Amino acid sequence: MNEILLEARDIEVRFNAVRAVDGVSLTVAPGETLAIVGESGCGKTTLGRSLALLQRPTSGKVMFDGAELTALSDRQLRQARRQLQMVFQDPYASLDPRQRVGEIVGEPLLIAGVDRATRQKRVAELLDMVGLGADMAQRLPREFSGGQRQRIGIARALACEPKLIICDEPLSALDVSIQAQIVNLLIDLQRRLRLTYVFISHDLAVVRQMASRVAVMYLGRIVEIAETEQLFSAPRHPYTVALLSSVPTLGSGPSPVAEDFLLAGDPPSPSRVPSGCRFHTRCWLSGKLGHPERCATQAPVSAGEGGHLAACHFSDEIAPLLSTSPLLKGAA
Ligand SMILES: Nc1ncnc2c1ncn2[C@@H]1O[C@H](COP(=O)(O)OP(=O)(O)OP(=O)(O)O)[C@@H](O)[C@H]1O
Repeated sequence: MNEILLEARDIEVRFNAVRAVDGVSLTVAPGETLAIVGESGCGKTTLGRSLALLQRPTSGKVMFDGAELTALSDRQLRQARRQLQMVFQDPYASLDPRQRVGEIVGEPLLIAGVDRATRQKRVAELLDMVGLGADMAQRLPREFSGGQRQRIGIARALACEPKLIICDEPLSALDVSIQAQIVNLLIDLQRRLRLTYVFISHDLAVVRQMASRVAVMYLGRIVEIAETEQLFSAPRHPYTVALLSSVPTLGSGPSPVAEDFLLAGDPPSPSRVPSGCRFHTRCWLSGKLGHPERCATQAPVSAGEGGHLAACHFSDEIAPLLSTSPLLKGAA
């Protein structure tokens, strides 16, 4: 069996009637990048925060590096979290405007009780590591561009030599040209420091470049999970097919749109999850098959082989349909 660094078992996060995360189980192996993708509101951020226990799950367990995080007190958690950091979407909002960069980056070390001289040395090292230079330590966040601020956030996350970083849409507030630099930095740091990432994103081109595996979320659940190339070349859930068909493919301009597979309308509210398969109200495949009753009445279980799992009663019907579609020729 593969080694496991992080494991979530049947995580649920409810906000009153809203089931933001509704029974998610997953594992993350050391050194890999697991991407989590899905439309806005499907629960990616809430799942990411609950994996780091910044949001306590309503039920379920999170295991990290041999410890059950969900069983720890807040104080024990602070200790455990040194090894499990988050990088957030918005570098503007996540940095204190009054703190100097050196203080921001060194704060986790201060909390860990590291003395001033060692801290200063380490901050210089960290700033260098993210391509900012040690002389930036005295400056304020407002003196930096968006990309540079994200580098500061990454340096802070690296301060206590974490094993795992949960990156929550770390690129979406940045210009496209800057995004590529941050992607390259993250890939480079992963190699040098043997980091493991959970990478939350809605940008499938970036996900394809960065991730070892991809989990696709819909209305609080993982509906498909697979190694990256498997997911892109042979998706087994109609929702994944719809997501792939709605974006430009990597490096080849706009993809030939397979209109048959496009998503209709917005996702239903997570406080009113449809019966049966929660995707059936928007499912192109169910439509093609004449809306089988099973889709509306029976919740599919996640099934498959070789680590490629999909929660669809009719996932075997997908490959033949896609073999004649321009979507997958474009994406391959
Ligand atoms: N603190 C909260 N209180 C109430 N509802 C919440 C809270 N946080 C999230 N939600 C709800 O939970 C659902 C999932 O939200 P979440 O932000 O996790 O989705 P997401 O996939 O990360 O979306 P986005 O891509 O827009 O960030 C949404 O319906 C959201 O409104």
